Amino acid sequence: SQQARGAGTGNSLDGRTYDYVIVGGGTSGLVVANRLTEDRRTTVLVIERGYFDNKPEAIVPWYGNLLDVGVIDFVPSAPNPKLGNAVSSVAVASVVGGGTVVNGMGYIRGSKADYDSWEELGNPGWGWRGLYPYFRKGTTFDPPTPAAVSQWNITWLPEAFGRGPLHLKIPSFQYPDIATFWRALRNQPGVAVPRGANVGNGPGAYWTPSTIDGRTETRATARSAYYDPVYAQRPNLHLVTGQTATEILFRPTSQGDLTAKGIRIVSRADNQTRNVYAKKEVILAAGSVMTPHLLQVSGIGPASVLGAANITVKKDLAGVGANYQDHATTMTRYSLSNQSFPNPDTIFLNATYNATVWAEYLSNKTGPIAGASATTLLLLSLPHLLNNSFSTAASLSSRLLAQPASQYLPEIYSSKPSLLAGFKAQRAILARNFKTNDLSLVAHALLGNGFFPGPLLKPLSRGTLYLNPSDPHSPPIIQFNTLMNPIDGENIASMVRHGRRFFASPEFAPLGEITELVPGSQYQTDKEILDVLTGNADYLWPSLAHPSGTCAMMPLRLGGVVGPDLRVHGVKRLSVVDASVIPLIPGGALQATVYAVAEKAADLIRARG
Ligand SMILES: Cc1cc2nc3c(=O)[nH]c(=O)nc-3n(C[C@H](O)[C@H](O)[C@H](O)COP(=O)(O)OP(=O)(O)OC[C@H]3O[C@@H](n4cnc5c(N)ncnc54)[C@H](O)[C@@H]3O)c2cc1C
Repeated sequence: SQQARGAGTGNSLDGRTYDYVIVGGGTSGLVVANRLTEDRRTTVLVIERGYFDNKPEAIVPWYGNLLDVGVIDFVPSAPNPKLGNAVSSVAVASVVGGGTVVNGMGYIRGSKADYDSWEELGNPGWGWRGLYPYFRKGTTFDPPTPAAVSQWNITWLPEAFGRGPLHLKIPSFQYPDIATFWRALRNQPGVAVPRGANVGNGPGAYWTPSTIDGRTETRATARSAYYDPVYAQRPNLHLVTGQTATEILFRPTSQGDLTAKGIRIVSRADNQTRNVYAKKEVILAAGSVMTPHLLQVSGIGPASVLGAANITVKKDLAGVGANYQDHATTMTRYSLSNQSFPNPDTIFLNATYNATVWAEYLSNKTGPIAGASATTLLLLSLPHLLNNSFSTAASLSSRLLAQPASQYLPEIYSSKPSLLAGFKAQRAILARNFKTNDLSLVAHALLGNGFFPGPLLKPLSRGTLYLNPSDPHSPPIIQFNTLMNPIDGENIASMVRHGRRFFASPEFAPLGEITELVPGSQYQTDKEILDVLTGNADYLWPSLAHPSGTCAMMPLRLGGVVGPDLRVHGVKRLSVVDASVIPLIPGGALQATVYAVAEKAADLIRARG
């Protein structure tokens, strides 16, 4: 069995020492574990609270359409003031392989401007030039069939990928109406249609791959790419499942400095507490929700937050749990009166078709079950949203810079000058990029039907993620603060208007009468549009399961938590490698970025030995 390979469980684990202990066997954790154990002398223990999942849901690509609730925790949010005080949640994976086992499989890297902004925020080596080699190192592209390439005119750039463990594919099966969408995409004023994505190019219309392994036509995950192929040959790589890390252990020192020495874990099977130790480093890879929570319960975080929860402060670090960013998404939807057969809805509505395509997948590994996420992507800049008006974008940018920043930020930003300085540094970069076609503000993933969700890729609002003062060991309290900054609302309204112009394109004539269902074409002003979207929890989601930024890689003076070496400021032998280090959320879904960050993290950690 792969369960608890090598490490044993229970008492056999207690008191053991490894070179590195990694908390979280998810996306980033398994990448780092794989790379560090390439050197057979290096011992690594991965602690994972979830288990191995071998169900079809974790393997068959089509299930990327559904949420596998058995291996997802929904961490509830606090009431969201601008969304009628609605309470929602963020989905976090609890399974070996983490988010990549349950996600929608869309693979898209951000633009050069996205990562160059990380470098500008005080992180040498983390710009596009520093990260691109790691994007390539981790991936291999499996092309669609030649017949599909010519039928759909699918294009890509082979140089964007390398010969890495994670296989990516643009599925050969496409719904016929996607051809109509491509005709409309090619004729959009001002929007580029390059041959391929993922080379740092930002806004445009692209074919983009999914995390599907073309050799097996199954979902490609951090587990299938970075763990399954190596664990049997690496006695130096141990992974335990069903073990929750509850506290970081520190070495007592007389000088008052803080050095991590291990992790306290609780077994889900017998509820027993055990300690494991790291000679070189403790590496946090528990994701953007649980990593800051673990730091806070261990005494690292804002003193006021820890104090309120009766946690002894070991290191007062303002940034832990601040800077929360996600991709709030409008569930914009149109009805098309003359869709072709089959279309993305057919599989749900037509039992005969459903049975036929499942049989096709089971016998040939082809057809719609061999894919899920849309591979036609429309990325739009702010000028695109504003009908290609660079001057309107420039005036929005000036208004953004003139805002009294703290007015639209969580309260804690007013009492922590470093957090405010960090936001202002981010805002300056965003305001500059908003005026250009270099930064993607929205990503429409198109399957060839009227479902037109619009994630706001570059939010200005910032959330927080803090301990529950009455029960610090329970899940943290997330305050999304969606639309706290009114410019986020303006941008969402502009997104809706852009959708109206897009669906009014003459190329859509073959699809019949087009009716806007959400929000509804009768709503015209920003206020009318936003009232509808914010008044219905199904229309505007505060999270697209892309939590990030809660242990941001930025200098201390900007409210950062880790430096460019990914070590926690002011703490020895403790680093963070997951999505929480992202200082500014990229203009695309997160997994491509997380994989690359983890590949680079492994090199940094290995180099310091
Ligand atoms: C439902 C869903 C859909 C998504 N869709 C897409 C998509 O289509 N495209 C895309 O690019 N991105 C998508 N994402 C986002 C992407 O998958 C994540 O950003 C990425 O996987 C995060 O990687 P991570 O290493 O930061 O955390 P994770 O991969 O979440 O890994 C964290 C791991 O730590 C474990 N853990 C947490 N706390 C503890 C603890 N205390 N002790 C032990 N173990 C712990 C968890 O069980 C988990 O396995 C989606 C995410 C979700 C949840």
